[in-house]
Amino acid sequence: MSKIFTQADVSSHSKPDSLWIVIDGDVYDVTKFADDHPGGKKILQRVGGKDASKQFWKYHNEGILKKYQGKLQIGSLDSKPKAAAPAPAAAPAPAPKAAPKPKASTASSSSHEQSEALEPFGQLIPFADPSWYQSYHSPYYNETHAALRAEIREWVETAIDPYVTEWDEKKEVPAEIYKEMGKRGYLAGLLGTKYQSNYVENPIKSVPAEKWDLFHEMLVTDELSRTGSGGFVWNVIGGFGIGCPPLVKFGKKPLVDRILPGILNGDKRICLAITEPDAGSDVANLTCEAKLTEDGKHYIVNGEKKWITNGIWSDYFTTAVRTGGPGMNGVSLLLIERDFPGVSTRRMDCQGVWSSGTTYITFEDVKVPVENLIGKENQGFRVIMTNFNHERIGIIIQCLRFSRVCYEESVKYANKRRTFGKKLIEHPVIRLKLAHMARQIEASYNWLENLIYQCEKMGDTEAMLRLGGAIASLKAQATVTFEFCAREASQIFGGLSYSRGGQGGKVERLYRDVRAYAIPGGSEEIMLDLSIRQSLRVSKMTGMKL
Ligand code: HEM
Repeated sequence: MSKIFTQADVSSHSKPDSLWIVIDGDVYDVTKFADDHPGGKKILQRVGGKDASKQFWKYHNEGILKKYQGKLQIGSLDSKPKAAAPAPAAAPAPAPKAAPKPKASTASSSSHEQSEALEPFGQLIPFADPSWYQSYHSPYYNETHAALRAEIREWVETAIDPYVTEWDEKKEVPAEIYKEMGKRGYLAGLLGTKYQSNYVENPIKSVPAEKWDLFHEMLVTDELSRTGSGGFVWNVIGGFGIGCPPLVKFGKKPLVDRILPGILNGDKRICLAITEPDAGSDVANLTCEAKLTEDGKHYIVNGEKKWITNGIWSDYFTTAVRTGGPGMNGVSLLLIERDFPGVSTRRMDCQGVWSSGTTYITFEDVKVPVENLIGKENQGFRVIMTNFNHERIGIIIQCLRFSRVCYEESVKYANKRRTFGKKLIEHPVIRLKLAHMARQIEASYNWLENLIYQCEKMGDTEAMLRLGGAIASLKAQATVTFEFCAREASQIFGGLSYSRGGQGGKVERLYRDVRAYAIPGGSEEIMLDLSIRQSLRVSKMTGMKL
């Protein structure tokens, strides 16, 4: 879009049949668009032939320009200073310096050799991004994290963010986006374990596989969550992030070799099917039954699963079934494939996370080969419990980023909206709201970093025992923080967060997504109770003195 115009050129296009406007030194032809403009055509005609930057920024956020620029921009003004070009929201990735010397073979050890703070990144709004984005010192991140952060942010800002509202309203994300998650090598790093380079065609670009650690994994989820849509995040990693780890960690090699490449390359989808119409947080009491056939070669599965994320699109279901007696010792995990006769799925209508595909599943006499057993028969409960830590950490990362999105949107809006003769940010009551949001976000995020570091250092079983209580507690902390931030942001945006779309659109959507985080993966009440029970039980075994 290199055409250069003078202000006189633009001024001669001020009529409805040829209507140009200027925004930030760029020239837009809105003649045809005016009829479709959601704000009305007259308002555009009033600024025809003129610089409309001030009016534009009053009513829209950055996403609008990104979405429409390609279609409507016809050039720039000759007077547009080069430096005035709109800065990309994400600063370019700092050029990778010499890779830190690995001390040991684990990826994590390299993280702690970062002695200098990393370059600043992003829009530098305090608390809208984690502090290491603003060049705070941190023991957890190095150049590989910075490079990955820049890679994902660029993709999210250009190919995802401008379209998320549309996808949410349609309750579907284009299949190419999940495919792209595979092509970019992201899926192979989202399993709570080392990077699965053996199973992918294109490993991730910005991080050598052997350097991959749980902080890289956190970054992928965190940056995707900047879209401010639980539906989007769950669409691309929701079912996968909880359904695939049990397969990778406990599946038999032939099964893993057969199906994992398709999943990690983004061609096939997998989800986790545990919850039932009558068994949610009370997993030990699930009733979906799997009976071994007399020849010992198959299980016959009968039962129902409810609220299953991604179920309608999934090719594989990592399913909790009852293979033995009552309680936790009769539960197993089976990999059920969509092609097996007797599997049917239907979409459920829910309050939030619209594009995540929440599903009701029925299994009727489904014949599943014993080779599809994940882990050992009747020992599935342990696999499920191990998996819960990973699931809850994912929920925490998303909730804290969504809280930041609520905060960031509020800060930006408060700096442009004027009431009673001053900007919102000049009202102490608004600053107080922002302060209460920020303190909860930062406190929770610092705890999250600590727990991720512990997960990195402990094995799965040790982490399940020693971190289960703290992770449960932080899950409750994160969902309460998210609910608080969504509410406060909504109050700051007023009517704009009551109607869907537009400037308050992210806040309105996130407000509807809150319960999808506070209830699944262990409700707040169960989490808080578990946090104390589990922590006391483990500490008793490890020498607590009361
Ligand atoms: C390239 C030029 C423009 C594009 C692509 C555009 C696009 C849009 C879109 C998509 C919306 C729906 C709400 C949203 O998603 O934010 C909207 C609403 C609106 N636009 Fe524009 N617009 C443009 C220029 C302008 C200008 C120059 C003005 C004012 C002079 C304006 C005034 C408004 C108003 C008042 C609304 C309604 C806001 C509300 O519902 O609160 N627009 N515009």
